[in-house]
Amino acid sequence: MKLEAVDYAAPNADKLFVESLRSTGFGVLKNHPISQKSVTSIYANWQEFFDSAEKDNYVFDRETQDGFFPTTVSETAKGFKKKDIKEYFHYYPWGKCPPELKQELADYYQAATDLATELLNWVEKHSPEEVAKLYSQPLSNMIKDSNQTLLRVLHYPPLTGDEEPDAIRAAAHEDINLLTILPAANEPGLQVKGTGNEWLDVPSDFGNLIINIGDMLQEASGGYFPSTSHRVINPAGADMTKSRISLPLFLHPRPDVVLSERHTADSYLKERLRELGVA
Ligand SMILES: O=C(O)CCC(=O)C(=O)O
Ligand SMILES: [Fe+2]
Repeated sequence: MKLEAVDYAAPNADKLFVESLRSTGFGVLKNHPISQKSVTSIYANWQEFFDSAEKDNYVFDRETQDGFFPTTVSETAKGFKKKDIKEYFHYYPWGKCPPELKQELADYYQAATDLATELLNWVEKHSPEEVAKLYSQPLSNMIKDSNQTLLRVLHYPPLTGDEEPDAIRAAAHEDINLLTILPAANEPGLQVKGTGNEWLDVPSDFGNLIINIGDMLQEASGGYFPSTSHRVINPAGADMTKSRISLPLFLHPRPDVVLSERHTADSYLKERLRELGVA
């Protein structure tokens, strides 16, 4: 399996991108409209936040799921026993956020959601007829005015060497949502499981945008679009002392959106959050 960056400005970008999603669960875009300057600034400002005691004033709300998730409560991937070595902040436009960081995050959230709308239209356009007829409404409409789309600012702290054996930054998992939009992080480590079960590095040149399919799109497409396992491995050697910051936007439909005969977006999400041990 090969994962190659698609030039967003190419005339056949939509086709190449959806082909990549279909065959690998991932698509990588270069030359895309998300401002790298804003991503760099968010990484720097949130590194400061995670390094400060201020984060403890924003501890997450179990009911609404917004706010700061410390390493002590962060997720345990489905099928794993050890918690991931990470802490993160869940930003929703209606949720808590340090006031000095809010505007920048709100602008990014809007820009990434606008691009996501276009990418969902690409997916719809290149869905075979028998798959498209399974969608209860146009894919991009599913996230329209949704207050569930979630921007996660993730911080993987430097490793101390005292980590539990087998614990990694993010154990193999699949995302829950429709699509995830992820600017390349400031450090490597992201891998995707290939069709032969081998782990492949995702091309994470700084400036690339990585998009992957989540379980909700797999569910809505009757399995045509695969939600692929991915993970973040621990750094070795000198890189152990480095933090890693990443910024996934998880596209979540409005709760009432019908995904399949079995599930609405709401019933699906609740089931998955219980499994992750955070709800
Ligand atoms: O940090 C990354 O690069 C990926 C994060 C991720 O897969 C997730 O939070 O679901
Ligand atoms: Fe993920």
